[in-house]
Amino acid sequence: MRYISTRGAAPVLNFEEVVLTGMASDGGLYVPEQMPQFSAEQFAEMAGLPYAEIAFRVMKPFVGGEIDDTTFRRLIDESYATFKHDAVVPLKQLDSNHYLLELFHGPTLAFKDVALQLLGRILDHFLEKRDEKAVIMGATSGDTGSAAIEGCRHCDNLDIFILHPHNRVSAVQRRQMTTVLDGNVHNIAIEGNFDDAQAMVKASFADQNFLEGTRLIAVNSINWARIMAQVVYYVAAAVAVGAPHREVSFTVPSANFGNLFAGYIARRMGLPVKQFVIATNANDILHRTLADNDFSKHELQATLAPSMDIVVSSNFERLLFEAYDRDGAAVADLLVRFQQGAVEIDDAPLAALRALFSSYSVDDDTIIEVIQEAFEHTGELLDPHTATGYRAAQRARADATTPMITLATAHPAKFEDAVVRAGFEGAPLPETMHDLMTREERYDVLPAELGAVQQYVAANRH
Ligand SMILES: Cc1ncc(COP(=O)(O)O)c(C=O)c1O
Ligand SMILES: N[C@@H](CCOP(=O)(O)O)C(=O)O
Repeated sequence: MRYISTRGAAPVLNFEEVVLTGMASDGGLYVPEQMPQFSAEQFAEMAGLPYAEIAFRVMKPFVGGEIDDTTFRRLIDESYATFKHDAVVPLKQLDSNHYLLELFHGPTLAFKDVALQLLGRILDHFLEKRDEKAVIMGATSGDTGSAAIEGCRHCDNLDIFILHPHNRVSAVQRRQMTTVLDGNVHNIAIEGNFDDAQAMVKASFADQNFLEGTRLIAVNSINWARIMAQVVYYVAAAVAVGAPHREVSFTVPSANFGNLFAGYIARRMGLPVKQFVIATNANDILHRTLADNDFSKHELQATLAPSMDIVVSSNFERLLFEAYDRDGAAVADLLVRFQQGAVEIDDAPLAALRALFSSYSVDDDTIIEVIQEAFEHTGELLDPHTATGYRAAQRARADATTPMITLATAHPAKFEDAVVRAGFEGAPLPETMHDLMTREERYDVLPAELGAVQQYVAANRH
């Protein structure tokens, strides 16, 4: 499998190369040169198979033989053995045609584990084979950080540096990162917001001189392997409710758009998806773009769904690349202008997006209301991110007959603020984390300055 950049001017890479990097050298993101295609029969055969088997079948074409089948199966099996539910990502029926796909049964209680358990093992495999050491830099609004640390901490060939916005992640989220004291794990609290952290990570890919030749790898969803592993649960959930014999729809709490873009890839591979609903919190750039063609940055707001406190949504670029019929030059021009001010999406690509995607934005008061309402009607205690999805599914679904699957992206125990404000005592952490709030923490606070961060990374890697 070959991978090309969304801006059309970077070298074409194979799977191994694309996983061992981050952004493309032209500032774009890598996507498969050709989408693998699955027949209706192939999807039908997946119904009822164990999650790991579906994962192997769905991801194999993206790997293109660069990891032998036996090894790849072992990496998948090991990754999903860390999940606390036999189904890995169980599907719960909420009412006659609305389902909740629980993606939070992994080690750090958010959907990020699904991809990062596997990515950590794939990186380990390739670096071991090459006998090469590398540095990871990642930005987190709260969930990617701990999932990446958990996925990579046992990899001797890696130093992992995670930038989180100081005082803007929940206490549980922070401690899930900062209480991991392994020597190759480095937590940096940035005096800024997630966008500042993500911009510094991206800038570090653009100019890697500060690492004097050491390889830099991404664990954010700019890394293609993150998207690839997330495609699997769309397929698993869809076939569980009757695809390919019937269409299904998905609602996805969204911000950096890696999760929903994986669903889009599943559809491009042949999965019959009728509609995608994008749910946002008050940081509503995705909703404004879809609804009003207002692709402009507003100031980032701190909300009760902090992991979605993101304005510059990385993976929207991958979707624009498809909407612009893979015209890399047009995408590059649009995104350079976006960084400078408001831009409009052209008519044809916007119409193409609107034919498949709907969107809905949910403010903090509504998040509280939804947590209460969903509990009353379904008995489920939703986390604040999933609550945005629950409301968006109610308000923006195209029809009531197509099964709607809302992605539950995190466990409510991670977000005590919202849960308590909704009138609940809080959700208990799993037994493995019973002492999380009293464990020793280690992290450094740095200004949101690229030079300071790069100096720190260069000085602290092994
Ligand atoms: C709990 C949770 N829900 C939703 C999202 C949004 O997902 P994405 O960034 O892939 O759109 C995130 C983080 O990004 C998250 O951590
Ligand atoms: N919500 C994320 C933000 C980073 O997104 P990613 O999917 O690109 O890693 C987080 O919790 O860190």
